[in-house]
Amino acid sequence: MGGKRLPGAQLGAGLFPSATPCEPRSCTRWAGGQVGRGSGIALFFFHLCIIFPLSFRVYGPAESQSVVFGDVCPLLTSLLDGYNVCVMAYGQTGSGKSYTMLGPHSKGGESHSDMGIVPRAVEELFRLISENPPSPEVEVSVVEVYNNDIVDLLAKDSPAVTSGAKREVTAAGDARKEAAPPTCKAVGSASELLRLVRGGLQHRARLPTLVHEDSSRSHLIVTVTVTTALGPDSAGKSPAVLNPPTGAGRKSSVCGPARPPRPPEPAGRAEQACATLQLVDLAGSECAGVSGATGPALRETSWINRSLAALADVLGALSEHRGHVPYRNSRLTHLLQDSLGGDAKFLVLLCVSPSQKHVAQTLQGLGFGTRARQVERGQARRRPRSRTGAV
Ligand SMILES: Nc1ncnc2c1ncn2[C@@H]1O[C@H](COP(=O)(O)OP(=O)(O)OP(=O)(O)O)[C@@H](O)[C@H]1O
Repeated sequence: MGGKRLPGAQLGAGLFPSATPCEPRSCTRWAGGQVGRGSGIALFFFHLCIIFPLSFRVYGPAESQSVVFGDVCPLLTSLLDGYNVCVMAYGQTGSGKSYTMLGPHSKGGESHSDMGIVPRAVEELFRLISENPPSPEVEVSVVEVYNNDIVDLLAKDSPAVTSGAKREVTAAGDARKEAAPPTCKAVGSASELLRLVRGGLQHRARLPTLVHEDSSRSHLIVTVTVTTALGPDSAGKSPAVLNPPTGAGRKSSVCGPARPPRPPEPAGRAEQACATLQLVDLAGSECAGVSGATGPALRETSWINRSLAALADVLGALSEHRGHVPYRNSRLTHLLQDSLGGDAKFLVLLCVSPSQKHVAQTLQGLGFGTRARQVERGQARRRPRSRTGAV
């Protein structure tokens, strides 16, 4: 992925010494870790949890996907230990978010070395599960936030599935109204899960723009839920180790905030621990004048930028400890509320271009990273155990 170096495109080099200039398309990826009690400046791959206090990292254009995944990998162990985890890619359109999260999916012929964070995380999750039998129950949902509407990409009757990815622009939803919970499919292997994600991706809204020939027009959120049934002697032990087998009777269900309570468990299997992994590929911030968006595409651009602004507002409110955090100003922040302001381990990969041409968008992205680093949260917490399975 090495990009041609651009003399003079030194943006950020003073602030971030290991930054390497590159072509816009082969982004410079920055990694940083920060923990709940966030201090320090800025950026990139910020990490609101207790594992990598005050560390952050900058990836140059020559870094491989596997190196980037190296900073994500420990979070999978945390997931099986009962923590909620969120990994999010942020950046301007064309800066490499989808490549980093999903791999070069649109070009086909993906090699293993190009695989993005989503397939790597899923494979690692099932590898860890196989090392600690019996297996927990794993479910997946795939949704996109498109024009402030939540589109269920696994639902057979969703507009995206019935009319295709190039669907008509739909009316924007009211973020204050509760959305129906998305389809959640139970899966027993990494390949099964990734098949569902790939199927959902086929229906994601995409459009060629002047900046990016295959631009995502929606925020993609893949949610993997790991539910562990705990026996009566489970106190103090890892959920992944303690969970009884759940292979039989897997079926589609619904998940998310409005999940209905499960029926009572039989004696001795009453307690459950549930942890979620959210993998988020945001749509790219975009200047309509540069991307050439008009008509419905302009409306998409407007909603993308508004929802990203709402995300920045939420981080601003959290960093300033304001009494009211405006999660409900957008579907995106509403969906991510638990990860942004809750007790999840939260990692953001900021993709930036140091090309002079994109300086305004790059500065805007770095400002987002700075704001995110200023958020102070407490330590990430393991999910409490519940008698009903809803935590
Ligand atoms: N690290 C990289 N190495 C090689 N190619 C890359 C890299 N990052 C991005 N690309 C290529 O650059 C192009 C744009 O990347 P990508 O689709 O990931 O951008 P994006 O940020 O998701 O854009 P948008 O927000 O518009 O969807 C793609 O063709 C992708 O394959």
